[in-house]
Formats: sequence, C-alpha cells, structure tokens
Amino acid sequence: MDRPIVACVLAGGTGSRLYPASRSDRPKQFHSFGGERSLLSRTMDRTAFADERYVLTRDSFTDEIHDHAPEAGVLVEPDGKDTGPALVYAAWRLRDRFEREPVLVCLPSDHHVADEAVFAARLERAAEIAVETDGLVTLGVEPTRPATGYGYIVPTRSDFDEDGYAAVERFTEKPDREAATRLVDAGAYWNAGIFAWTPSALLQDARDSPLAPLVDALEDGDPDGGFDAVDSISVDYAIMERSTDVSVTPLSVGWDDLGTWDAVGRVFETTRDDTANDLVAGEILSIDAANNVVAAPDSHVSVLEVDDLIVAAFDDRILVAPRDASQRVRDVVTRLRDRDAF
Ligand SMILES: Nc1nc2c(ncn2[C@@H]2O[C@H](COP(=O)(O)OP(=O)(O)O[C@H]3O[C@H](CO)[C@@H](O)[C@H](O)[C@@H]3O)[C@@H](O)[C@H]2O)c(=O)[nH]1
Repeated sequence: MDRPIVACVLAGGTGSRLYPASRSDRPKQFHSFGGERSLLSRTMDRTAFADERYVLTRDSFTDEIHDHAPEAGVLVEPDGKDTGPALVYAAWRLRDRFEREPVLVCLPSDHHVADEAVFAARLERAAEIAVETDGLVTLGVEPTRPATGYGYIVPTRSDFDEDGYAAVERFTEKPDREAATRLVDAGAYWNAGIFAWTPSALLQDARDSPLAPLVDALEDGDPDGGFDAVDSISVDYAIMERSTDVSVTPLSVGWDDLGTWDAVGRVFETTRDDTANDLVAGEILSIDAANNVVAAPDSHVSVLEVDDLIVAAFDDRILVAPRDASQRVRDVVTRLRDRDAF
C-alpha cells in the first residue's frame, strides 16, 4: 500500500472486570495470564507489520508501557475518558505525521488470538479496505453465544467472498440478552473492537457525534480543553453506532476478549484439569467441583462441591462470584473506588 500503516494499541483502561488481578496501578494488560509475556507485549508482537506503532494510554501507565512495549511510541491522552476521546486524539496526533496521510489500525491490548499470522494479514487487509472505502472498518467475529459484553454488527450482505468486506447496516453496542439473541439469529457478527480508518475519516464522523467539541478544540490546538468538554464514552457508542460509513471484514482466528474471568476460563480451557481451572499457577485441590475459574498464583486453593465459580486471589485481595456474574465484577470495583480501595 502506498500509505504508512500505523498501529494504535489501546492500553489506557483499568480492566476492572478482572479485579483483583487488575488494580488501579496494575491493570490486566500488564499481566500474562498463562503466557510468558504480558497481554500488551503479545499485542505488540501481532502488529510488527506496521510502519510505526504507538500505545495509547493515560499518564500514570507510561513507565510500565515502556517496559512492556519498548518498540512503540507512547501517546498520552490528557485524561482517561474511554476509547472515544482516546481514538479521536490519536487520529488528530497522527494525521499530519507523514507526507501522505497514514491509515491507522486500532486494537485493544487484552485479546487472545490463536492464529497470529492470519490475524496480521486480516489487519493489513482492513487497512487497505479503510483506504478503498474512505470509511471506518471493523473486524467481525462469528458469534458463538448471545454475549452481552460485545458490540454487534449487522452487515448488508452475508457473503464476504469477492472483496472480503461488506457495508454495515447497523451497529449495536452491548445489547441486553434478548436483543443479543435476536441479533445472533439475524446473522450479526461480534465487533472485535479492532478498527481501521484514516484519521480524516474518523475525525469527520466524530464531528457528527458527542465528541464534536473535542474535535473543535483539537483543531484549535487545545487538547486539554477538548477533553474537559466531553464526557467519558467509548468509540462504539460515540461513533460506530452513529456512522453511516462502516464496513466489516471477517476475523476467523480463534479470537477472544480476555475481558472477564469467564473469558479467561474459556480461553485457557486447554490448560485446565477435569474439575478446576489451574490457569494462573497456584495450587488447586478440587473435589467434586467443576467448571470453576481459579486464579490464585500465590495461594493453595481447595474447592469442594461447587460449580461454575470464580475464585481469584491476588496479593491480599480475594474475589468469589458465580461465573455468570463476570460482567458485574465491575460493580465491585465501583464500590471499592468509592472507598478509595481499588
Ligand atoms: N487509551 C485508552 N485506552 C482505553 C481507555 N478505556 C479503555 N481502553 C482500552 O480499550 C480497550 C477496550 O476497552 P474495553 O473497556 O475493554 O472495551 P469492551 O467493554 O471490551 O468493549 C469493546 O471491545 C469488545 C470486544 O472486545 C467489542 O465487542 C465492543 O464493541 C467494544 O469495542 C482495552 O484494551 C482498554 O485497555 C481509555 O480511556 N484510554
């Protein structure tokens, strides 16, 4: 391609649903969860094809990021206001960096990918599509259940064969269980949270979104004022749900979002014994217990006659919850934050 490809890796979230592994000063992207290298380092490995790479983050994480991604530049947002403001800021910072406007591939730092080589090829293809269509491109994963923690993409056609992508008819972020079931039945894809666009295309769509005051302030050279002028909002709600110029290209690489304890249990299923999941080291004694996610690297945990539980112990913190309450671990963190104890 005749344009530079720039990878923007999002690593400014706190990963609250993986409490107590995630804490305010050490979120999940710096943990390894079963691998040797951290989730962030593994994400960087997948973007080696890009001409330049940046990690997009908040100020307090920069030292850790230099350790985990020494090969990348760091873009520090003025404030942590979720992925919408972060990605608009990155587009503004990178738009004029090269002689020709670059194309950005933007990806989270907490994903599991089984087939790394195919993944990189799909990302490169997404970048080409973003240039061809001059719009926003998202990668779509075929759903296996009506998950409520993902965005859903309804394409205008189901067949991607000729050119590898389809225009998006509708994008719905985090539907409730009923709506998710309907979307799966209607042939929707999960949004992988991985995007490609040129900075101009994103900034154009951001002008018709709740992030318009941020774009105006950035064009006036006032990023701090721009972040003050907008509320926290993800790119999915702010832009993807509203944009009329989105394409989807399929991603079939053994993908999962390591966003919750349930997902951690699912992804590392291969490493678990019959009765309990021994995924983050530690010792486990399991008697008549099944399908539990036990993550306790420094503890000896015994589970007896319990099924489908999360038992996570890190430092002096312990979490016990049913696996199907994985999304609600965020509520625990909200309460802990109120007590200044996250
Ligand atoms: N730089 C920066 N990064 C952030 C911020 N907030 C979150 N991130 C990073 O952005 C990524 C995604 O944020 P999540 O908060 O984990 O998103 P999600 O709830 O999982 O939903 C997104 O991903 C799903 C697939 O994994 C999608 O299905 C969904 O539509 C959405 O895009 C993570 O790598 C997280 O560290 C921020 O303020 N600043």
